Amino acid sequence: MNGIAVVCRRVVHIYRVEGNDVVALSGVDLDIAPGSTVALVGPSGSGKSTLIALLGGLMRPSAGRVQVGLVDLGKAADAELARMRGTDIGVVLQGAARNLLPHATLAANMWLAQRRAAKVRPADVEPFERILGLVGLGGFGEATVGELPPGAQQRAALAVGMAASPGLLLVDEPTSRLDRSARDEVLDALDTVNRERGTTIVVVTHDPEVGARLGRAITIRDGRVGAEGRDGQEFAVVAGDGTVQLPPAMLENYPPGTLLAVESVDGQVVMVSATHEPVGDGTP
Ligand SMILES: Nc1ncnc2c1ncn2[C@@H]1O[C@H](COP(=O)(O)OP(=O)(O)OP(=O)(O)O)[C@@H](O)[C@H]1O
Repeated sequence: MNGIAVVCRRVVHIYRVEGNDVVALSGVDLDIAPGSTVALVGPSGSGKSTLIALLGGLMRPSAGRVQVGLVDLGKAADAELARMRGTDIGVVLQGAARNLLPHATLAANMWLAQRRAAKVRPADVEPFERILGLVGLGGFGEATVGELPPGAQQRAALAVGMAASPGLLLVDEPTSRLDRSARDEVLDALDTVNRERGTTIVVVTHDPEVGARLGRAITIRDGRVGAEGRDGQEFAVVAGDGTVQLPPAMLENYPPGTLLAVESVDGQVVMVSATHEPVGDGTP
């Protein structure tokens, strides 16, 4: 299946915990072109895993639109969401073991992952050996998952995510706890999948080098898109409501309440800070 586009508009997600609201995402706007590769980076707790769970149809947004291909996941019926998860969208959870049956062979793991797609659209289901070949595990069908080293297990998890030939592959922290050479093999496998199948790939990572390798790295900060790196250059991003986040390092010099004059000069946006008296709370 060809790569699928992803569109997020003003996406909000709130967890309800014992009567309290935890706002995990507070207005995410994002466009991911079909067949592109994107890293979601950012501090712990910023909302990356929440966003990937929404893109995978594992949860519905509290507000806003999450669209994968032509389907608005927030409005889709449960059956449609289940169909998307088994066919159009591949999800690889953090920790290879969570995606695999450890005592079964790779062939058995692939068969399980291909079952639904084999019923819904059999013409799109590739022989599993070819998918294993894509991630560098050709000829390992009869190997038991537990016998493989950690890097190969992670690539096996990618193969399981690709088992139904999805147009969108979502991968949570594929390189954590791997040494450099195993990590490079995982990144090579993602490259090959993207190049040879045209799959859109979104990877959550804490590793800036992974972001650089994927070409586009979107920083999620406090539940919003805080910045975007493209080919090594860092950009601020204008959100759907017109807000722009300053880089965190600048906030020391420009605390909340700082007045900025924003001007457009010869096609460039220029922000000039103004010194001002604190407003005070009205007490003499
Ligand atoms: N199931 C949940 N119930 C309640 N709150 C949650 C739940 N999952 C995440 N959160 C909260 O939502 C916010 C965003 O969490 P999320 O896991 O999406 O961030 P993250 O960027 O993926 O973090 P990490 O890099 O540590 O995995 C955090 O405040 C977190 O505590």
